[in-house]
Amino acid sequence: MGERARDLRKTQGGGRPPAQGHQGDPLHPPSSQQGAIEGWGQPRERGANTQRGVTTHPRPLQPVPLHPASSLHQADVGEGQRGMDKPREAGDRWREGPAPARGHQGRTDVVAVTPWLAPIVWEGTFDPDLVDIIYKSMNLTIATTVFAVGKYVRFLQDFLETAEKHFMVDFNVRYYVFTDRPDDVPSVNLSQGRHLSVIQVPGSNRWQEISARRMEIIQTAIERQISREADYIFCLDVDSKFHARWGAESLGRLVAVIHPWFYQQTRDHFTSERRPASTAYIPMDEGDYYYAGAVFGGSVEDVYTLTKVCRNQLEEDARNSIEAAWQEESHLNRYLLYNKPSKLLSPEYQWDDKKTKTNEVKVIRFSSVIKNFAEICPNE
Ligand SMILES: CC(=O)N[C@H]1[C@@H](OP(=O)(O)OP(=O)(O)OC[C@H]2O[C@@H](n3ccc(=O)[nH]c3=O)[C@H](O)[C@@H]2O)O[C@H](CO)[C@H](O)[C@@H]1O
Ligand SMILES: [Mn+2]
Repeated sequence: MGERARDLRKTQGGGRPPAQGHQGDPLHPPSSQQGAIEGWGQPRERGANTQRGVTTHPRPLQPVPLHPASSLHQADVGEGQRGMDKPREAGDRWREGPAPARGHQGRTDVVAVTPWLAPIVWEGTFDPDLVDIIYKSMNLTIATTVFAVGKYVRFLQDFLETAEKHFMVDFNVRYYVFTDRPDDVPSVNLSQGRHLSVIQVPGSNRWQEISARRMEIIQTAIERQISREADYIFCLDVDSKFHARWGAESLGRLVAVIHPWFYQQTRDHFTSERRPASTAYIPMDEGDYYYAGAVFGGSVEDVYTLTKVCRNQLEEDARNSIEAAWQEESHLNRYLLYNKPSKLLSPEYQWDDKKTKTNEVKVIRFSSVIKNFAEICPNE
């Protein structure tokens, strides 16, 4: 089991910023990567455009006039154009732009945007109150899938109890718990607007198989149920706890989290699949960030395509008797290289309790707990 532990990943690198100059073209992925959604229904009101390979946000954000200064600016433009002899105060204010909301300062010690201009969410880069005002008016439902197969049911209680305290508080949340032991799912008090479904899945005596089948099972659940019940989805590891706010700042079309052991590393240290025989193959000189397999999400539609493509590639590898270095995490990284995430979450959203907190991590929101593999693994 030691080989499986993330200790392999603990080599600290030189801290170079994330890889740039990436070769892949997100707008023209290889055809094998394209995944139009066949037979996608319109069960919820969504103006989705499902042209081949093109997806849009299920419910586009409505502009909300939040900053009182925005109306002032419009008036100022008119004033400035009409009378040059008027006091310049209004025009000057227009030139300076709006004051940051509620004294929001941003961050200068971390990179908060990718080379393709997707935000990277760190504490201090967003105003939680403002984010809540925007998203709460949209009456969204967030799906959360979590697998608790075999002895992993023991993690459910803490996962669910801490999620009730910190995950998408005041939003509609639907948990989908996939387990082979439905009778062992703990009953946890859920707040109003939150709901839990238990979906039975087969057990397995190989953890690799449990891990690899997650993509297929999520894909099927989206088709059967989740597409009608939610707007956004997060797929999370169960051996984890929430510790602080995980809110609507995390929502986006396609969302991934930067792995806590790799955010300071150069791409040659990434544990991507390096054998060309695997469909998860990423050459040594490619890769933007190394994403954790324990968290991915986005609009239900985009995550559907992700799970479908990864599932097909996992199955193709299985037919060719090759298992990627980190199973579905390797396939996720390959997918996200060619289908750039629209938002990245910093390692605040997937810390590891084995890792000492670093200065730039101001708040740990969600972390993997330390596990005793001998106790919980089916085959080790
Ligand atoms: C932080 C991180 O990036 N974690 C990744 C790493 O996880 P870990 O080493 O954290 O793997 P893990 O043991 O947590 O397994 C992943 C998940 O599969 C489920 N499970 C697993 C075994 C089992 O017997 N029963 C069961 O339900 C459970 O939801 C668990 O959280 O490597 C895995 C296999 O490649 C996945 O890529 C994980 O996402
Ligand atoms: Mn895990």
